Amino acid sequence: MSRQPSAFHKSAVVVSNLRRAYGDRIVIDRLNLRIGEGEFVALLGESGCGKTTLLRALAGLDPIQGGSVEVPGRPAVVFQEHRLLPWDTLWRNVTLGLRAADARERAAAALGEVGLGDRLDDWPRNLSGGQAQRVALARALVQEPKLLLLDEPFAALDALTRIRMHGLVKDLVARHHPGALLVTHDVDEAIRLADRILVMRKGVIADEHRPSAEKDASVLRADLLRALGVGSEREAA
Ligand SMILES: Nc1ncnc2c1ncn2[C@@H]1O[C@H](COP(=O)(O)OP(=O)(O)OP(=O)(O)O)[C@@H](O)[C@H]1O
Repeated sequence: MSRQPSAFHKSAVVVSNLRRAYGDRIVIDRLNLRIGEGEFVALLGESGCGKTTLLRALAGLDPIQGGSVEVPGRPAVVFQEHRLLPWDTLWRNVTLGLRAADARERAAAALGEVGLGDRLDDWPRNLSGGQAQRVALARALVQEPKLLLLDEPFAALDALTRIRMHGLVKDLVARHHPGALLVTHDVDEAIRLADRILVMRKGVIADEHRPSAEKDASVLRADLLRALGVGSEREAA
């Protein structure tokens, strides 16, 4: 069967020669990246290599010092912490900033999709960590983004909840078809979720891997760990 490299032919984001610096310290230098609509990309890299900096630049949250970031529409971001407002009900949290007459209906639909359709009038304080992250996902979905940016959204969850969230996020991306970029430290999470896995080093994309049915997950895992510098033959820096 022929492979379909053009399966993600519409771009959710195109990054060209991106440069991002804090003062005179360059963190990202001439980085290029394209993510297609419906494509799920995971971004791995050692602590401090610039993953969150890249994600924030894609989200338009920070200024950039060179190159370009082209995103059709407004991206939605889910962070490690849910960032729900404690004084607003769940449906109001979900539709914050959304000026639509049918906001409550849209919140109900989004909360329904994450399994919390019966909690519209509940409060953030009554939620578990996993439920709060599901509300954060609903809040992202309600914006119907072409690009969904996920900055370690499962890192603070227990292992079982994290696995459930993996299934949910994968379904949501398949159903809504945004391009998705997931920043994570978890190699297995990246393998489970992503169509393509990028390894960032020193402010550029240094490696790219594609999980596939033909490639054994344990081989891919070893390749990724090596790319991250934590392979079995650990090299001294
Ligand atoms: N607001 C800031 N001001 C100055 N330097 C910053 C700022 N934010 C990040 N940095 C620096 O930029 C570099 C990249 O940080 P970034 O948070 O993007 O890394 P990361 O790969 O996401 O790390 P981690 O995996 O630990 O979250 C680091 O050296 C960090 O110290």
